[in-house]
Amino acid sequence: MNQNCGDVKLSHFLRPFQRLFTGKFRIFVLLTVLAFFLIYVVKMLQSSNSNMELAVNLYEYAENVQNMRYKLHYAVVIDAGSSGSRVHIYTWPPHSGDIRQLLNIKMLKDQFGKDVYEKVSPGLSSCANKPESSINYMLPLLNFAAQHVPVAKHKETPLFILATAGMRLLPLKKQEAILNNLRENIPRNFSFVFSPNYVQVITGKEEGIYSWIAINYLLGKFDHSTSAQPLVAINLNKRITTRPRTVGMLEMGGASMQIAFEIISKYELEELKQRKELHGDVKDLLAEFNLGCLSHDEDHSYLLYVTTYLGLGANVAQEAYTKSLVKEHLSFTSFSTKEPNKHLTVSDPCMVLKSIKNTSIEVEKGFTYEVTLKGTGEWEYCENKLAKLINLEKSIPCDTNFSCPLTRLKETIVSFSTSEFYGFSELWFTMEDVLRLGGQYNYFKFKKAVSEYCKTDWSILQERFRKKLYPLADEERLLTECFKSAWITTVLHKGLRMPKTYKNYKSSLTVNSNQVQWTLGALLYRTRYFPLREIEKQTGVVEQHLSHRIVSSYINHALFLLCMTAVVACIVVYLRHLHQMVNQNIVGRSSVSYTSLLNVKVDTFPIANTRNL
Ligand SMILES: Nc1nc2c(ncn2[C@@H]2O[C@H](COP(=O)(O)OP(=O)(O)OP(=O)(O)O)[C@@H](O)[C@H]2O)c(=O)[nH]1
Repeated sequence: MNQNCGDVKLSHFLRPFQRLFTGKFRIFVLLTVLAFFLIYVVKMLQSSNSNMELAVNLYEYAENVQNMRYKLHYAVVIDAGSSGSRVHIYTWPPHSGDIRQLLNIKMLKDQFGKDVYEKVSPGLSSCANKPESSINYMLPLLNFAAQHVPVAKHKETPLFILATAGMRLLPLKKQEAILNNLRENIPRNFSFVFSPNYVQVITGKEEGIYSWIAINYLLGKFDHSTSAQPLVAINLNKRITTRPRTVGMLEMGGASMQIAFEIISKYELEELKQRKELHGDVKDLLAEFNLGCLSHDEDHSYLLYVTTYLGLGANVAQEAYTKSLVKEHLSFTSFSTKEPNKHLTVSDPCMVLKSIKNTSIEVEKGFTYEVTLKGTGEWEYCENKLAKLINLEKSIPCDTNFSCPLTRLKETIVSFSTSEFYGFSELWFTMEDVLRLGGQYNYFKFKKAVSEYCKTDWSILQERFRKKLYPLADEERLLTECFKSAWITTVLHKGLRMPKTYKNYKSSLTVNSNQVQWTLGALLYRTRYFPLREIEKQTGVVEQHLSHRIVSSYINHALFLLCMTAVVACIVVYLRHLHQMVNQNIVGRSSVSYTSLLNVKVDTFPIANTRNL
């Protein structure tokens, strides 16, 4: 009875489909079901794939952020200048992989976007008579760097201490004593990447090259992947290269001054060689280097005219000027220069009206005078005096190599007509701190403003200072502004013969919110082969990544095919089974119909009976 009951149910359920599984519909139905099933499976796999991709992307993003943080490179560069030392921390992400681009090096910024740096004064050269204290002098800067570079990165962060003009002015023995003290003590206390030649007194020429690199780098002049810059044809080798026109650089520190600009044609080079023949070897004034990733990269090879003038920095020049002023004063009095311990009162046109400064001046070796300088605030007269000073070659001493800065200044040939120039350090601070005239330079406007300033009574200026009307300046700056401004205009227009109407010069401190410091150029110069290594490393990583992806995509495809085969096999088996069952049912029914009508009746009665009940 149960068996029959079940049979009746199956037969009842299949009855409407019976025709579908028999006759000419059979194949069509099978294929349709299979097609729907396949579409469903594919859709399901696709959606699971895209979900997986999303998950993978999110994972990769998080991993990239983490990696980027971890992969950031750091470098510490200490500029040990004549007036003070300053630590700069630079950071950069891995190289983009585009060989036309350099590393993207930026000064470390704090959470407010301000440059992270620390300064101590006076300069490192103040340790000359106590070299064993050099490490103590440097400690505040080193500790500052150690705090700001992540500890995990110390072991791969290079530390450079590069000293400039203040140290250059010391005898070699004194320089070495200071440097050796640092070389011995730094590795004992810090785990930065450090080797003895990372502490150096760099040449003025190197300083000039580094500053030139820094400004051109920040202006994007080395980026050959964009076409937004004015281009120029470089015609120095057989192959003419077209690339962005670089700018010239002028920099005046406390003790030295540098100039650097690019030579772009054989004609310019020839002219320079011919003019220089009279004075010596032109090679002294040239620097050729390649900033590119590849050693044969002509597009990033540059030829510079670069020179330095030790002694023409604003502070050292002021000492030389004051000495000449005192000597001149003595020549008009009955005192002999060799009369010791005499107190002198000297009028100074290069000081603000009614300002007073007491100082000691060693007029000749062993003969020092106590001098009271009294400001008369005559800026134009001051400028004339300085023009005379730079014409007297001995008024600023020659360096230990008998290279006289004033002679070099007059020999310098600058093609102002074809270049654009940027001025840094004192060339910026003197324009900006008091007079707020930094940026585009206009000689006549500057002269008017500074003449007014210098003939203002010192007590009035002090009052303005107390009222915070000169927020960028300290009292020392207010006092030295007259001399420094006249010194700058004299060097630019009398020394370098820049036309007073020249319009392509601007003083600068930052470019796109990035400080222009020669330390940045030094880092770029010293890391110029890093991009190549970075690219090699990255190519390795990309290749590994790609091969991993290819392997996993093969595995995915194989799995998909396997699943599909299994699914199709199941469907076929199921359909065959279904088909057999239908056939059996039909055969059963036909045997009932054709063999015994009685069975059919027995088969159908229960339904009728049930219904009747
Ligand atoms: N307002 C202002 N003036 C500065 C700053 N740093 C330096 N100066 C002034 O600029 C002068 C030159 O300083 P730097 O440009 O650091 O030159 P330096 O490294 O000491 O000199 P060199 O060794 O000749 O290169 C100093 O005497 C200061 O008067 C600064 O951050 N702000």
